[in-house]
Amino acid sequence: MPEWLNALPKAELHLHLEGSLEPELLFALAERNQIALPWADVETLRAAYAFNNLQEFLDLYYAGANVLRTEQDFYDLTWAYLQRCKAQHVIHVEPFFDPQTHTDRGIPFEVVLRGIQQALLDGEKQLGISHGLILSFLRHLPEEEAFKTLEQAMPFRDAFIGVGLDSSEKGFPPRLFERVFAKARSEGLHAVAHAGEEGPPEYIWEALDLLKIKRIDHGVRAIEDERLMQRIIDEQIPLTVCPLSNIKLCVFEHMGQHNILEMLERGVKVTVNSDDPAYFGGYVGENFAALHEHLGMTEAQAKRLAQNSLDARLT
Ligand SMILES: Nc1ncnc2[nH]cnc12
Ligand SMILES: [Zn+2]
Repeated sequence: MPEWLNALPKAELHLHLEGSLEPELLFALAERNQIALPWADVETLRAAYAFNNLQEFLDLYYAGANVLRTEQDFYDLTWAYLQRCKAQHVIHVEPFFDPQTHTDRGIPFEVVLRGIQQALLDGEKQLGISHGLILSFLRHLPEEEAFKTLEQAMPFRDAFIGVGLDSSEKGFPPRLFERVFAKARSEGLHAVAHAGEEGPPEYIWEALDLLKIKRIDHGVRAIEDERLMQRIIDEQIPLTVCPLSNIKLCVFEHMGQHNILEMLERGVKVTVNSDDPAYFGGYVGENFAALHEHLGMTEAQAKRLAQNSLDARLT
């Protein structure tokens, strides 16, 4: 990666902590927790990171998360991610965590939250990285489950800044979560949601109008709807775009086809993020580097993208 790219101060606004679980740490945690794994070694696991769509990835991502059991595991996961941030001049992070992935396996909400929170606080003190944690609901589960998760979370209200919506997109439109988002907003929480990754522009409209989100996670399919494009430009609604993720999950065939720079030049407030870096081949820096290499991103464009990420912070 060119040093000028690495040195740009940036924020990461779309990162699933569970998606930063590198195979080496996954194997180490499996051993520590005495969990038998279906993969023989790190290389075999890495070789399984070939996906045709979002669902194929999610199946492996949820299987991998099974090694996370104790507060220390969640601390180690988060701390490893923050070290990567430090090395790439990421100065602010707003990561997602998926409580239901863990509480459904019998891990108490508090165990998950405490481990993550302590690492984020240490990251602030020791690495100078500021943060705002986002609790994300799994959209393949019913809204009732999201309500239960929000209820479990409220005793820890000060530990997070907002709610998100992730997991399988097609067939699970934002409108299914209108009431739980209204409840979260009434508690003073910010709202963001994955929309327009695999799903149609209609899902982005719903996320904006029904969930009243502040930022669109992915949103690359907005380009199919001119009226929607005008709205996100006029209102300067940020998009947290994840280029390497979009290639790994076949949203675009190759990086040369990615629309992030076209959106940037049209005035959309796009940002660069890594989504699930352990699975998609790189952190924020590698995502910037891929845009430079395959799309000819200039230094001026990189600076605007980095500035967008700082401007689009929720905190
Ligand atoms: N890219 C993605 N889309 C939806 N849900 C996710 N969970 C983790 N990564 C995701
Ligand atoms: Zn995501």
